[in-house]
Amino acid sequence: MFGSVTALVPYKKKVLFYYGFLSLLISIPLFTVSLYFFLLHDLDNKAKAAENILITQMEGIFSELKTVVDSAGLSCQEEDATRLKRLVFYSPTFKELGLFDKDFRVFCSNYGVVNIPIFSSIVTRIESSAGRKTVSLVRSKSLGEATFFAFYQGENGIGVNGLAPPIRFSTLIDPIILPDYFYELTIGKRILSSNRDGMDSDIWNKKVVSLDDWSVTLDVFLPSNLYWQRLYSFAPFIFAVWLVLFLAFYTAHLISVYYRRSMRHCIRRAIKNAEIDVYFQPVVSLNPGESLEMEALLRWQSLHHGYVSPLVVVKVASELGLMDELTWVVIRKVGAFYREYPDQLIDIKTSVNVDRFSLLKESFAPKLASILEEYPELKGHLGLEVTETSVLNHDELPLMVSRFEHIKALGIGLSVDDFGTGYSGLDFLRRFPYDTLKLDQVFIANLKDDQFTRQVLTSITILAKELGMKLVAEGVEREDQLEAVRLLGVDRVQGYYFCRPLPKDQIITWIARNNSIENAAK
Ligand SMILES: Nc1nc2c(ncn2[C@@H]2O[C@@H]3COP(=O)(O)O[C@H]4[C@@H](O)[C@H](n5cnc6c(=O)[nH]c(N)nc65)O[C@@H]4COP(=O)(O)O[C@H]3[C@H]2O)c(=O)[nH]1
Repeated sequence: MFGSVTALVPYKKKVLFYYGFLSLLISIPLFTVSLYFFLLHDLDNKAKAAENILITQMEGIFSELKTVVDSAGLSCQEEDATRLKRLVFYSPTFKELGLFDKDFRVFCSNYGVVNIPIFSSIVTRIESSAGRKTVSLVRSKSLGEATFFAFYQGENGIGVNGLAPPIRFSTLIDPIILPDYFYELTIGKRILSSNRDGMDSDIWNKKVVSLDDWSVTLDVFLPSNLYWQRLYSFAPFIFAVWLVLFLAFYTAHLISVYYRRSMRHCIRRAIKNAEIDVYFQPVVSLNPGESLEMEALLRWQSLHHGYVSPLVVVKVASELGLMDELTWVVIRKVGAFYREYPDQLIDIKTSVNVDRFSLLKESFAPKLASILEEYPELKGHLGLEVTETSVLNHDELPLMVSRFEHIKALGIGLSVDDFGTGYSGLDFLRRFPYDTLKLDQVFIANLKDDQFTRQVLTSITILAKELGMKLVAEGVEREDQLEAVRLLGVDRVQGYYFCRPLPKDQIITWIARNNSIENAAK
């Protein structure tokens, strides 16, 4: 059902709709449940406050009764009746006071000397109570149906009872409990004070406070209509929370989209998912009879960034520490290319660019060997180009030489790339067993007009020949540059003059055409 609803929402609004709906799913239950628990907590607090005030009230009542009993001269004669009247006049609680003797007969009251037995149930409670006190409810002519009745018996056997109207209690409890909650104050099983009459709401919860010493119970109720009233009054807050959540989700969404589309993240994903493409550029031999070679160059067309230069990909990959992974992706793609076109590529070697720091790693050669196992088609066909960008330190030099030997033992050719632009001097060439030296295209661009460049390239050429290295000129774009490098004694040429880097199917076509031209020339 949800799917059919969202299908109606246009794509771009879908995200807003989802986050709006999600925020709603969180904010409404958050408020409804929290409000319920808040009210329970409030109910608890109010019941506790009412309990404290009831305890204080009851203690006050009994200390007042004790004062009456303890006062001297209780003779239960006429003068006591007068005295009790005076006490009632000043009492904050009682409207009537009476005295009773050891036999629990009330013989003196406001109305004069009477002789009435106290109910046996009340007598039992007084006798069983540690403080010889109890409470009850009676019907009083002057005070009404439910009148509070407290009894206290002093140590000399004389007791006192006091009648108090329920209002004495309700005036204490009402301000605490009302107007939110309902309550019932009961003495024994009878109600002393309550506001439940006429209540038309469901009861959702109840808190019971029992003052066992005096068999007084206070029940406080949480009515459902209070909950709904509060919920409606919170509507603006619910909306505010919904809005805050919605904005938070949407901002997080935008940040995550921004991050997912960020160059670094996209490059990381492209390398991990082998979404990097490989193009091939021919490296043409100037010596008759020598077969073609190629350089594999990575290409990356990003969904969000369009075409991204390989130099940028390499820079970011190296910042992310993913240069090794990038190399393996490219080599595997070259391997897959050889697997796809075994006949067309049978005589052609392809070199792949490798980061110098990858080569220095102990794990590099074994990993390379395992990829050769994976792609046996690459054996005898793969070469590595290493760009010299910084000087090797004392520890790195011998390490690099041993790594080179390990790699060469796998039948892999090694070229020094962009020679002349890095820090490598001529001495560097003597130390490393390179097969090929690739002259950087800046030299080729200046070769014709710059006397100094010509002299430098001539000495490099002589040394390379002495060391048995092949020379490749990069970046040859024009015929005059081709002639100049030919005169220099360069063996191979790479450049737009012959061919730009091409995707695999186009390079296959180029190779076929090149072969047919060469065959026709023979
Ligand atoms: N102006 C001009 N340029 C020419 C001509 N002939 C070839 N080129 C360009 O020169 C660069 C030769 O590659 P490079 O020196 O290894 O320089 C490469 C290499 O250092 C690096 N790179 C490319 N692919 C990889 C790779 O798979 N791994 C690593 N580690 N680096 C790579 O990115 C660099 C740039 O690659 P590309 O943009 O493909 O640039 C390539 C190629 O397209 C020409 O006649 N004129």
